[in-house]
Amino acid sequence: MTEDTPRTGTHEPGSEPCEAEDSIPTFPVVASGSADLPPHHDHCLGCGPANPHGHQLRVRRDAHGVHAHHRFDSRHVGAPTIAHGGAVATVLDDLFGFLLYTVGELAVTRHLAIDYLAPVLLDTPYTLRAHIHARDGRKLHLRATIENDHAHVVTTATALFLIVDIDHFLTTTHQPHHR
Ligand SMILES: CCCCCCCC(=O)SCCNC(=O)CCNC(=O)[C@H](O)C(C)(C)COP(=O)(O)OP(=O)(O)OC[C@H]1O[C@@H](n2cnc3c(N)ncnc32)[C@H](O)[C@@H]1OP(=O)(O)O
Repeated sequence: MTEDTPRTGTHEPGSEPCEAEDSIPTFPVVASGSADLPPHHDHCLGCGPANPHGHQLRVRRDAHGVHAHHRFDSRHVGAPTIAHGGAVATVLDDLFGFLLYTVGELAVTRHLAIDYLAPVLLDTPYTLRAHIHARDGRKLHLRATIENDHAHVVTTATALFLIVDIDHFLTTTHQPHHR
């Protein structure tokens, strides 16, 4: 079977398996400690160690949530010497995804909002932090910051993640939601 060959199996019609079926991450609750958390999967744009185009984010748990130390580089340039806002959003979205190691359940981004308070410079060390602000049923209200090495916050973000079950990743027939 090639990569392009539809798979057959036990799925219902209209519920075709996706290619990522074998690499859907699991999120056991991990205690605060010094080891890097496992990446979402090897090729994840945010944290996959095998994705040469990705950010290869390395994230740790702490008492409040999760944090990472990160440098954007020339692959992520927007305006000269400044990280592209979309690249910053990618990293923040992925960082939020690591909070699932504090929840122990699958969830996906429903809403992401970012305030770019000051430029995020290339080849410059930053500390990224994220925590769960509140949980309301399957709604996870999340907050994050990026700060420079003078402890100035240059970016803030909020997100709404929604808990989903594994079927979310096994189907390709999602209907768009209108708000
Ligand atoms: C595995 C983890 C890897 C992590 C990688 C980094 C994170 C990612 O990139 S995830 C990928 C990007 N995200 C996606 O692809 C998700 C696409 N969206 C979807 O599939 C669906 O919209 C999904 C599953 C999120 C939600 O669908 P559905 O369950 O129907 O939600 P819906 O009923 O509309 O909303 C649920 C609740 O949230 C509320 N809500 C929805 N949007 C908003 C919003 N923007 N603000 C406030 N509340 C909202 C609704 O009002 C509703 O509230 P209530 O239950 O009280 O009525």
